Amino acid sequence: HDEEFPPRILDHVMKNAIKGDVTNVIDVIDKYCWSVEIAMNVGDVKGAILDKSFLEASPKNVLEIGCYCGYSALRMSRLLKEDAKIFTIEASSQYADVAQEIISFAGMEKKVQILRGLSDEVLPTIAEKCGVRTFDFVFIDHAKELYKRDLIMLENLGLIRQGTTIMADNVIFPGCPDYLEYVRNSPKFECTNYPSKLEYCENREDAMEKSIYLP
Ligand SMILES: Oc1cc(-c2ccc(F)cc2)cc2cccnc12
Ligand SMILES: [Mg+2]
Repeated sequence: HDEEFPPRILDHVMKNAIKGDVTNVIDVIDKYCWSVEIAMNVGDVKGAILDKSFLEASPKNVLEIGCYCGYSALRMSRLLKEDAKIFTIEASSQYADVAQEIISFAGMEKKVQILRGLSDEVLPTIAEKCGVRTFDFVFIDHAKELYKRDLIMLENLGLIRQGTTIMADNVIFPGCPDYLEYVRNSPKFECTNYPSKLEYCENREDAMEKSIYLP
């Protein structure tokens, strides 16, 4: 990936978006990615699918794995109910720095907490660190080869509960076949697939997978 995209998108947001207006910041990022350069945000089309599942779940404690520039955290933050919070794990400190700036610019710094580090290093202590027992909604959007490992970790650490909604991005492209096989064959998950397109593309297929945890 283009390591210089995050600073460019941050600069573009600071110059073109309205400070404190989270919906405008989201729109400015989408317009930039459609017109100037593509980036690995979930985007507006798949973002609408995420929004719908998020609203249905109406979660209090939200976990995101893979923050990148903070785009999906912003999408979810604007739909959060009173006293609900988003915890988002980001392994790249460069991405985390940019995400923090964009989230603060949008005025959502109190609703979104970025946890810096690798998911397998952050997850074991996240409950006590964040004062959360279980998460009501999880959005998985990081390295595709880690989806299955991290979901199993969430189960083993007791971080998900009866009815927790897990949304996974990119289950077609780049794809996470072992994750899909795991959740679809497990009696503990009720799965729904949402076919869509890769972000900011018209002609490349992708999909989101919703899995409700029913142990
Ligand atoms: O939504 C995503 C898309 C891509 C991606 C990879 C190769 C491409 F040619 C285009 C897009 C990578 C991601 C990595 C992490 C989380 N999400 C991603
Ligand atoms: Mg993605």
